Amino acid sequence: MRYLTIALTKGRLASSTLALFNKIGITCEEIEDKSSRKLIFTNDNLKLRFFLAKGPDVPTYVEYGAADIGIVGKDTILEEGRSVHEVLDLGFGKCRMCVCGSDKGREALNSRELIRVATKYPKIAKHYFFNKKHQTVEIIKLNGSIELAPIVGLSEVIVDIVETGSTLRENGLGVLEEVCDLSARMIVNPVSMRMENERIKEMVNKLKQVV
Ligand SMILES: Nc1ncnc2c1ncn2[C@@H]1O[C@H](COP(=O)(O)OP(=O)(O)OP(=O)(O)O)[C@@H](O)[C@H]1O
Ligand SMILES: O=P(O)(O)OC[C@H]1O[C@H](OP(=O)(O)OP(=O)(O)O)[C@H](O)[C@@H]1O
Repeated sequence: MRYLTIALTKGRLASSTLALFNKIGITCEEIEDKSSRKLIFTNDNLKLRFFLAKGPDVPTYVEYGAADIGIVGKDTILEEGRSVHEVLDLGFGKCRMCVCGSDKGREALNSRELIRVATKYPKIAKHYFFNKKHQTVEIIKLNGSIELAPIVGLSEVIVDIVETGSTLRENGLGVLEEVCDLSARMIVNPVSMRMENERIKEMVNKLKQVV
């Protein structure tokens, strides 16, 4: 039996992902050792390999088959647009993709003038404004602290993740429109899905019982 490789997202989703795998008896203790610089971990009994990667890289590993399975946020799946099968909503990492801004931002958004939209998610923002709303906007790509953009006048509104809403509140901003709901998902390489169907299906069925 060959090893199945699972790509996990570093950061916010990592601990919930490991907790979920633990619930179905898939453990990888070494990966939880934060002081280690090791990148890949194995569970020889279950013939599994795990590695942690930056979110946007997870669908890349899975599309190319370097990982059979990936755990990643829906936002990243939509933004990366890779050829992978999304097989399960894992029910954690819940948040929303929203258009946010101040009252002035709301006016600008509704005025239908050409507004600037700052975001870490240009593809999702383009799809929402151009394809769904048929509104032409200028998209400005940023890499973090997106809420700064309308405060310092870089853009009228932002498209960003909202979880508790406290980042918006503490910066005098609010949700103007909802783009979509998000959560962590399991993705599978299409070839692995066929070649390792039994093992992957068994894992999905076990996970379904605990999510
Ligand atoms: N409040 C939140 N902010 C951002 N992402 C969240 C939040 N809640 C859940 N998520 C989910 O967690 C995933 C990973 O978030 P994380 O913050 O670890 O990465 P990131 O901020 O995109 O990366 P980095 O910190 O390396 O820039 C997101 O893609 C999203 O699906
Ligand atoms: O609604 P909340 O609970 O406040 O969470 C949402 C905030 O968290 C994320 O930022 P993150 O901490 O990942 O920092 P970043 O903007 O630098 O990526 C996201 O981009 C929002 O800014």
